[in-house]
Amino acid sequence: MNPPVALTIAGTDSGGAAGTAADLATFAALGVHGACVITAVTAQDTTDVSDIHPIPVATLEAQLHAVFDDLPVAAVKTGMLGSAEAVELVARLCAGRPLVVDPVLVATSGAVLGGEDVRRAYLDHLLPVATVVTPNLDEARALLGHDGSPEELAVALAGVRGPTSGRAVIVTGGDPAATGECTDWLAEPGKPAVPISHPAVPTSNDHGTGCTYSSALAAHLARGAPLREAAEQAAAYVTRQLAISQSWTLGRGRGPIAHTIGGTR
Ligand SMILES: Nc1ncnc2c1ncn2[C@@H]1O[C@H](COP(=O)(O)OP(=O)(O)OP(=O)(O)O)[C@@H](O)[C@H]1O
Ligand SMILES: Cc1ncc(CO)c(N)n1
Repeated sequence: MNPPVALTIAGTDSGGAAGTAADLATFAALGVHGACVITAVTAQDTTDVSDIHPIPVATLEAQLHAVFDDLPVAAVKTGMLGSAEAVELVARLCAGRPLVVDPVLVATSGAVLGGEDVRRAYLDHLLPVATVVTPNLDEARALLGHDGSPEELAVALAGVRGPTSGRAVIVTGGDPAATGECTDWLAEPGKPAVPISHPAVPTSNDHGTGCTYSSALAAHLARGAPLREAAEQAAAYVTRQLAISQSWTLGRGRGPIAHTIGGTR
């Protein structure tokens, strides 16, 4: 039987922690065939992003047509898009598909991966056609332009007006140090927001958690899971992978989340 197909539209990470490295490994681990459209090549390690080479928009469009014209894509996940033009193109070509939007604006290291024009393009073009948007706390604040609790931010973002309705939002993260738990807030239009809590893994090897989470979410949606179940499974997957890489000492900075299955400690 054919596997479900998921597509990642994202940038590369030369250190192999985030971006397409995380996405394709996660798809494979969860039994989903991964197609891969590259938006940018980054020179990146566990400490910093030192260079970004954006892929021309025409090449981005050619990659998207190649995939959509040939493969039965069951879910799409977007990561780093890098420019307002790329965000607009992706919105136009992915509208109407099951679409997980990870609004990547800042890397774990603090490097800016999308400026003000990218933020604006997310709000105007991509969020309105998303099935679910997965900002971390900082991205949710940046998109809305105001602060609030994770629950309030999730509800507010789910209510941002657009040409289509039905967009859900998951604000990821929380404050693991304070509670020993991580809580993601899921807000679906017309429903009260729900917390999805899971044990916090005490680790600084968290480079790539956001990419891994949104890919796991897309993989479970591609496999047919309802959104809430997919969100619970994605959080459980990230927790498991962080527990594997917890004891690693790879790189000088925030080390990679594990992409190995079962883990070679
Ligand atoms: N230390 C941790 N232990 C367990 N789960 C974690 C931990 N840190 C983050 N998570 C979980 O990982 C998932 C991704 O959330 P997170 O907020 O880290 O994304 P992000 O900030 O976008 O990641 P990135 O730093 O890669 O950009 C969420 O389900 C979150 O609860
Ligand atoms: C390529 C890429 N995408 C996303 C992130 C966000 O963590 C990153 N650091 N690098």
